[in-house]
Amino acid sequence: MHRGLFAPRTRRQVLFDVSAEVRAGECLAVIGASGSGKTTLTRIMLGLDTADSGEILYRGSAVERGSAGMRALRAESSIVFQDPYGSLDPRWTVERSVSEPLWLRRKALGYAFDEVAGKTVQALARVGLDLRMFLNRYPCDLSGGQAQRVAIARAIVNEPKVILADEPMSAIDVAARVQILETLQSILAGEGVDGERPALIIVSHDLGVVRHVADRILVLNEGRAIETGPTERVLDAPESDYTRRLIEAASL
Ligand SMILES: Nc1ncnc2c1ncn2[C@@H]1O[C@H](COP(=O)(O)OP(=O)(O)OP(=O)(O)O)[C@@H](O)[C@H]1O
Repeated sequence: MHRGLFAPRTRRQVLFDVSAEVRAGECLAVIGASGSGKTTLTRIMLGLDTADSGEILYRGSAVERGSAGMRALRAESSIVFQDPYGSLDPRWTVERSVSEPLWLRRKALGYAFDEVAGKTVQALARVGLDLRMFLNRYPCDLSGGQAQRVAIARAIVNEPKVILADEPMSAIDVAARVQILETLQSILAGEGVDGERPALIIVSHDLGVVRHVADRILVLNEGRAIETGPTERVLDAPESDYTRRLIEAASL
């Protein structure tokens, strides 16, 4: 997806010539110690931050300010954040939170009112939430796991082609993590726009989660790509000492 990226936001370089790509229907996990540049890299990949140099390509088009590639990526991508309560407006019901991305694009996409309602219900069903119980609840009436599933429903309601999940489970209790994991797996398996499965980029410290959901892993250390490869190869036979230490630390 992009090549030779350098850091945004500060004068201190935080990424050094990192290349990464993710394909439709695939899950790429970005792992590395705290501060290694995972969030910075993935935000650049989604066009949310700008790199000082390098190139981002989305479906072959350059993602630059004001470009068609940037517009397409913005319209066709979404994010799931670590803190579900922080990403849901506490004054809004579940129905309003999940349907809002549809209302924002209703005219552009030509949705009728009942289509918005139908897609909202569909998104909630895809994350396994019982509509009758949840449509009219507020975030404060939800458990952490339920709130994260609502946030995921909101992220998938427009059938994005690229989803970034940045530590989607670290604020969720262990019991509810399985549900979130299953939700992410079903999103990857399900068909999105034009029958094409979405690409998922996940940032996670939890290598158990990574093993279950990711097809490939990119390991970052101090802004450098240490290694990249299929999930099982990287986790079971890491090439670098850094990755080996990361795996050992995760299993403590
Ligand atoms: N807004 C900012 N201003 C200054 N420095 C920043 C900013 N955001 C990130 N950094 C720095 O960039 C580096 C990479 O940060 P980043 O958040 O991408 O790492 P990370 O691997 O996602 O870390 P974590 O796992 O702790 O979330 C860090 O050294 C961080 O201090």
